[in-house]
Formats: sequence, C-alpha cells, structure tokens
Amino acid sequence: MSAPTSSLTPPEGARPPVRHPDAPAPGELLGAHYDQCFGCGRDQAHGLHLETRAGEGVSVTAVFTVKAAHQGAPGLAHGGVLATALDETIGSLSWVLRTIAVTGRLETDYVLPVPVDTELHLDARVTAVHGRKIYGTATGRIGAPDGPVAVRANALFIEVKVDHFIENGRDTEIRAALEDPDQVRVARAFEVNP
Ligand SMILES: CCCCCCCCCCCC(=O)SCCNC(=O)CCNC(=O)[C@H](O)C(C)(C)COP(=O)(O)OP(=O)(O)OC[C@H]1O[C@@H](n2cnc3c(N)ncnc32)[C@H](O)[C@@H]1OP(=O)(O)O
Repeated sequence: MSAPTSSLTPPEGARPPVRHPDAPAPGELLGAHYDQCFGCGRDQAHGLHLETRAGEGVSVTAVFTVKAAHQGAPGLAHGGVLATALDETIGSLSWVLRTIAVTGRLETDYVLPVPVDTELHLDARVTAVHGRKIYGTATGRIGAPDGPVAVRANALFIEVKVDHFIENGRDTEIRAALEDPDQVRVARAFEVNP
C-alpha cells in the first residue's frame, strides 16, 4: 500500500466524474444498498433510514429525520450520527457512478447544532476521480434544501470490488446476502462500469 493521501484535494491529473449512462434518473428514489445498513437499511431498527434520491450529474440528495435515539447532548443530534448521515449520502453516489466504493477518509465540519425532530436535507456530489480514488463533498441543511447549513463533509472514497465485502464481512451476513437475489442484483449493478 502506498502512503495515504494527506489531503482531500484531488491531485493533479484527477478527472471530472462521469455519470453512468444507466444511473437512476434525477429525482428517482434510491433503494437501500443493504437492508441492514445503519445509514439506509429499511430493516435496520436502530438506523437513520436515510431517503436518498439521484440528482443531476454525479449528485444525490437525501433526507434524514433526527430521532430521539440519535441524541448526543439533550435534544441535539450526536456528531457521530451526523457524520454517518454525511458518509452515507456520499456513499450513495455509488448508485450514480455504478461503482462500489468505501470511505477511506471523511472530514466533517459542524456549523450549527441540530435538534431532535429536525429534517436534515443533505446533498452530495463527486468532485473528481483519480484512479480508484473518488473525491466527494456533502452538505446538510436544517429544515429545507435551502435551509441553514448545519454540517459539511469532504471525503475520499476508494473503489473496491464486491469481493471486498465477501472476504471481510462476517460469514453469517455474507451467506445471507449471497442467497438474497435482490442483494446480488444490487451488488452486480454497482460493478458494471462504462
Ligand atoms: C453490495 C453493495 C455494497 C455497497 C456498499 C457501499 C457501502 C457504503 C457505506 C457508506 C460508506 C462507508 O461507511 S464504508 C465503511 C467504512 N470504510 C471502510 O471500512 C474501509 C476500510 N479500509 C479498507 O478496507 C482499505 O483501507 C481500503 C479498501 C479503503 C483501501 O485499501 P486497498 O484496496 O488496499 O487500497 P490501497 O492500494 O491501499 O490504496 C488505493 C489508493 O487509495 C489511497 N488510500 C487508501 N486508503 C486511504 C485512506 N484511508 N486515506 C487516504 N488515502 C487512502 C492510497 O494512498 C492509494 O492511493 P494512490 O497510490 O492510488 O494514489
């Protein structure tokens, strides 16, 4: 392994991202990439249940409703939960790139406290791609897509193959996922590149 990049600024030679021709149409609701995902999983009782939609170009939007279970300080969202919402939203750009990628680095700015019951409106886009490195950015706004900015993140995602999960995940969940035709379909769809 080469030394990790110390900056989230794309290096010289990075190229603009390319929206996959089969990407979901702008406005289309994206499903969960995994039903047990803490960020987007429909069957994850403790999760954030992010509702994410494809955007224009290589972008997505998402809505996260902050629940009592997400508190850090009394009545306020936990910073780690907000980082998860940003991470998940940037991760959802995989649907538009049709490339599987995992977070290598995530840098978060907390601008405003986020009270319980807030609808946090997130948007994320890929800014550049360099080899397997995908540079992304996300913003979370309070109450509306043009509401006050509460959180921001810049991230570096690294492209991986589906084998990354098969080799590293716990056997029980991997076996169940491989036996689930819907899950296999999602994984294969992400691996088809232009
Ligand atoms: C079924 C559908 C599911 C779809 C699943 C979608 C899940 C989305 C969920 C939301 C996102 C998450 O939370 S994902 C979960 C959290 N993240 C993780 O668990 C990742 C854990 N880390 C790893 O597994 C590994 O470190 C990898 C895969 C990230 C990288 O390892 P690798 O594959 O060996 O790559 P390697 O050759 O070392 O590095 C490739 C290039 O990236 C750079 N690089 C590598 N790591 C870093 C890093 N941390 N910070 C900066 N730069 C880095 C290297 O310098 C190199 O640059 P150069 O030499 O090319 O310049």
